[in-house]
Amino acid sequence: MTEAGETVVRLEGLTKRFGEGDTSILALDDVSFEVRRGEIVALLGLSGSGKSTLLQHIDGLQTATSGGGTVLGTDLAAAGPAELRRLRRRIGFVFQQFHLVGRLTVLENVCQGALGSLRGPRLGLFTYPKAVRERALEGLERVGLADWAFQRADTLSGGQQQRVAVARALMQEPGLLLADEPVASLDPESSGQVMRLLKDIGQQRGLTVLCSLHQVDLALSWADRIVGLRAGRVVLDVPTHGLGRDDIMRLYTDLEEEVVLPASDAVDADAAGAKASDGDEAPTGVSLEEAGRR
Ligand SMILES: Nc1ncnc2c1ncn2[C@@H]1O[C@H](COP(=O)(O)OP(=O)(O)OP(=O)(O)O)[C@@H](O)[C@H]1O
Repeated sequence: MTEAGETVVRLEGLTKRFGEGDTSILALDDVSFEVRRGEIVALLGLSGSGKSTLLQHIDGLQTATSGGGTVLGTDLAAAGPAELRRLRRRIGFVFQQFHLVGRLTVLENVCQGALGSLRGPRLGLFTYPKAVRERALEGLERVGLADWAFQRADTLSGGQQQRVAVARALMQEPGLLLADEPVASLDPESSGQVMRLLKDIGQQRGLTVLCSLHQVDLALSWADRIVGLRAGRVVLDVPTHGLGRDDIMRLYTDLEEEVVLPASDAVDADAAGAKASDGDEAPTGVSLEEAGRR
């Protein structure tokens, strides 16, 4: 059982180089940061800055070139394939393209989220234990789609399919929820619904959520904290409280220097999610301008 304030992700000098020699790509360059239980973190950066690669490492899907860290207490560098599989069962992952099985019912898609904890394959909804089906239905109620349980998944809109994918991820009872551009292909209204859902569920369950996004305004209104990547390096790590759009836009334009505030001090994990949305107080610690000049 995790304790409030406990470190869920601790990355230390995580470096990933794809390929070798002149044509190799440094996708992650000495990435170090921590995420504590209950934090809602948005990962921002230009296309190709390393967001997906970083999420894949945290999920134990990629092997680092050097450095590493711990996720839910598992040492990424030391863990063997079986331990990494066990880790992945404790991490929910929501993708841009939903990855539902279109010809199956919505409910069966959600039940599939429990496959990691069941022995053997399942063919058909009624081959899942009743307790699993009931939990899946509760999950669908939670995301507002219980009425759609017996529809084919491919008859739902994109926003609805992503909410099903969230319900499926929750079937794992994850200790950490990762999302890679979960609203990139959705209209603004559906995007807002999905992000609100991720945040509400995170707050209700004290779940840690780390989500890559391209929408700066959404990240500002949604996250407790923003981690910004540029060419594989963390160049921004700030609580969102009091930040403006222009502060973040520097990540995409002129921000070369590292701007790292001690997020562990700035975000009280016990109060994660209790961020005031109406205050205009500047973030504690070093201002972006000061830090950028260092
Ligand atoms: N399997 C791979 N083999 C080779 N290069 C890769 C591989 N995966 C990612 N890269 C490279 O690593 C860099 C980081 O890619 P990544 O997909 O992590 O960026 P991103 O920030 O998620 O981009 P986007 O916002 O477009 O999804 C890019 O230069 C990409 O081309």
